[in-house]
Amino acid sequence: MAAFNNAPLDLRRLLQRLVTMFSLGIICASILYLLLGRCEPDAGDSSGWNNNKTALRETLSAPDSVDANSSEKEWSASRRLPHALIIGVKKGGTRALLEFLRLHPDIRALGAEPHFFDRLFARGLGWYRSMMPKALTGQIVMEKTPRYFVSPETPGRIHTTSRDIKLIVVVRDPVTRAVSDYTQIISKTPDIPSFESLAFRNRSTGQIDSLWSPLYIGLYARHLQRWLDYFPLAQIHFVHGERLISDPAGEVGRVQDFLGLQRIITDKHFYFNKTKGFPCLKKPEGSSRPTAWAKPKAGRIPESTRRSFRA
Ligand SMILES: Nc1ncnc2c1ncn2[C@@H]1O[C@H](COP(=O)(O)OS(=O)(=O)O)[C@@H](OP(=O)(O)O)[C@H]1O
Repeated sequence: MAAFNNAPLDLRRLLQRLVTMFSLGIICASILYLLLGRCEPDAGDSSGWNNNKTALRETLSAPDSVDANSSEKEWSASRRLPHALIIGVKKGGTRALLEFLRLHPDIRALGAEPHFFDRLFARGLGWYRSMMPKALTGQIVMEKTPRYFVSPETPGRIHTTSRDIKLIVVVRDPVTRAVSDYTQIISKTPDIPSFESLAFRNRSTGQIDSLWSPLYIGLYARHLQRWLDYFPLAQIHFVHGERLISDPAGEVGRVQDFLGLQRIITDKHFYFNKTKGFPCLKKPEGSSRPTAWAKPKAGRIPESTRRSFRA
């Protein structure tokens, strides 16, 4: 009976507590909303916010970053389409050239070969641009894909994208180049036939198989003709592959001239590494980074093979 009499009182207390908790909840939620709401951008500011997020993401994922000590520079750097391309030739010395040029403070070069104009054109210019390292205004953006030189669609595609682009081709004695190419192929697929049996259609008449890739790539004049359908000769610079080894500073000097850059990479940047048999870059002071692309060569094709092919 007493419990029955107390019931309305308990109900009232319960209701009072519920109302108090509910009010407290609303007050807390309002405070939270006010505090967090201040960090949200105005409607008109939202693009800036998104840009900052994008910029941060780009900075973190940048394959190469501009001078990390200068935050001011970092913010003014952007990804742009290349101004110059090393378009070939495979096994001509394109890697060495790119690594030499990367020393120049006015050059920003992509390390990997993007194969955009020959294989991945369907990915679009946005993708291609996103692959490029960030560069400051005035810096030259570059990439190298040696297969461009022999890919029939490439000159037209590059021309449509940028008719002022500067093109660089490293050429090397086509026979030595073919042997080098074959050496690379056989290192990956050791069971392939000998160089001679692939190179010659008819050994006794000396007729060669010019469609065999190591020989086909060396038909420089034929490939060049396609480029000249789109670009004037003055827009194409030829690097002498053999001289790139015997006089790297001279060859790189001419490339710097061609790109309209000050000759900053000079003799003093190179030394001849006898073990590797190639000129290498001197390490910057305090750096332990090796010039690793210049590997000593094993299993080269003997000179007798080269001679028999030339004969
Ligand atoms: N400094 C230096 N260091 C190492 N290699 C040098 C250098 N300069 C030129 N070369 C020659 O470059 C040849 C490889 O050419 P690529 O870099 O164009 O090859 S690739 O197409 O990217 O696979 C490579 O060919 P092979 O020696 O026949 O393998 C070298 O002869």
